[in-house]
Order: sequence, then structure tokens, then C-alpha cells
Amino acid sequence: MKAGYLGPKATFTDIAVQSAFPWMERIPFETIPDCLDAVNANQVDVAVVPLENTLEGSVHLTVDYLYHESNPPIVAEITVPIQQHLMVHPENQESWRETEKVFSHPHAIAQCHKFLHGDLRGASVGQVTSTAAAAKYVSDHPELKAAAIANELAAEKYQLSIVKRNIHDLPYNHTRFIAVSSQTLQKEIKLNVSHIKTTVMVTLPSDRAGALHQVLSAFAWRSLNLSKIESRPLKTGLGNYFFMIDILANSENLLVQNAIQEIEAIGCTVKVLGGYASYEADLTARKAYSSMG
Ligand SMILES: O=C(O)C(=O)C[C@]1(C(=O)O)C=C[C@@H](O)C=C1
Repeated sequence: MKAGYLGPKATFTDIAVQSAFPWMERIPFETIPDCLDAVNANQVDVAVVPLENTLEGSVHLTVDYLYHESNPPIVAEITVPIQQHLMVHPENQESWRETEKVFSHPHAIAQCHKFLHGDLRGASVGQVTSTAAAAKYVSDHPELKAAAIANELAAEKYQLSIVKRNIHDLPYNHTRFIAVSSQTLQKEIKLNVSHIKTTVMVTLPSDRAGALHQVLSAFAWRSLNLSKIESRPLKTGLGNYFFMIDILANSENLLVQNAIQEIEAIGCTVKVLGGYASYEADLTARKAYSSMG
């Protein structure tokens, strides 16, 4: 079986895949849409992409693609602890404080704002498609005064020297990744389950006073606990939004199904992204991967 993920090798997404789907062949893609397109087209059995980080919030590209383009359901969520390190080419290890440009994924850069503002003030920032892509670029360019923000696995894989560890702004730093697939893979995942969730995307009828209140009431009076609600622009005009809602209950639950029917009956459109378990990543799998190279 094949798992598509945001690559190249040694991204945080790769760690999520390695932890949840250790038996699968891992196929790296350059962008999140490329991963989701691959599972839409059945080129891979599952696609794993980042959804939300504790410090930086939602990955908008993923949320928007799930609403506008993607069809297969979310079958699992994997939460991974995130430790960001600053790394340079070994030739530049002694002079790392002279770094002129720091490369990473925009979310990783945002997670390390205080460090960049303090220790590397004045260095410019280069946004690339992933933390591992940044590590690879720095590895390929020893002639530049460049550094990457990435994980330990990327430092090993691309033979960089870590010059400052744990540079993320706050110690509690986790990212939620989702696995999207048209196959039922749940039974095969051997990680600890922390929650059962259903994710829906709701579009309100236009210009109806109290519509969002009615949507929330449908969950509230059934005592359905929500763990997230977030609006995103519909991209059809200013003031037009859809809402992404996480319900802490199974999609098979009658109360969830009734709530969705009620919300549709008041004129909303509901896209159910999936009912799935949320797992804690097992980072010992990461060690196994690291020794595989
Ligand atoms: O660049 C990576 O390593 C990724 O897996 C992407 C990503 C993200 O999109 O948020 C994942 C986890 C970290 O929060 C930083 C970057």
C-alpha cells in the first residue's frame, strides 16, 4: 500500500506517516494539493497532510482544499509533538550567528518568531514548501550563509549540524495531521486513540439573521461537544464564509446525524469530511525510520 505525504523525506508529515502507517510505502509530494490530488486519483491509498498547529493555527491550504476540491473522507487524525531546531551546513557550524537567510515552511517560521527576532535579527526569511525542503536546500548550498528550521530527522537525513535546539516560541507545540482515504484503514492503525471526532463544513443560507446560532443550537441541545469551529472565506465575495466544525462524537452517532439533518433543514449546506479516531503519534517509530535512512 502507498501513503502520499508532504515531502521530501523527513518532514514532520513523514514522521506522522511513519508512526501511523509503518507498513506502507511512502511517496513524497511537493505540495499539499499534490498529495490530495494523488489520493483523489487513486495513485496512493492514503494522503497525509498537516491540518493545524497549536502555535500557528490552521493550515489554510489544507482546509480550503478539503472544502473546494477533495472528496475522499478523513479516516484518521495523528497528533505529533513538534520540536523545531536551527541547522546549518557543517562547513558553517562555527559561523552560524552570521546567517543571512533562514529557510523553512511558513508555519515553522511563524512558530519560531521570537528566536528569529532575537538571535537572528536582521536575517531574511525564505519560505519553502516544507521544513525538509529547507534542510535539503541548505545542505545543497554550503556556499550560502543559510540556515534551515526543521526537525532532528531532517538534520540527520541531509547531514546538517544542529546549532540551536527547540527554538519554537512555546514548549507545547503540536501539529494535527489528517489521513484522507477512500479505504477503511482505521482497524490497522495501532496507536493510542485520544478522541473520536466528526468533522463537518457548513455553509449558511445567505443573509439569514441568527443562522449560526441555530447551527450551534442543533449541537448544543443534543449535548454534542464541539472541539473546534473556524470560519474560512468562501472566495465568492467579501463576507461569505464556510465554517469548519469538529464534533467530539462518531459520525454514526444518531444525535450527530439528526443534528446534521436539522442544520440542512434550516437551509444550510453540510459537507461531512469524515468520522474518525484521533491518535497520538508514537515517536519510537521515528527512530526506526531514522535508522533506515
Ligand atoms: O514542513 C513540514 O515538515 C511539514 O510537515 C509541514 C508543517 C505544517 O504545515 O505545519 C507541519 C508541521 C510543522 O507545524 C511545520 C510544518
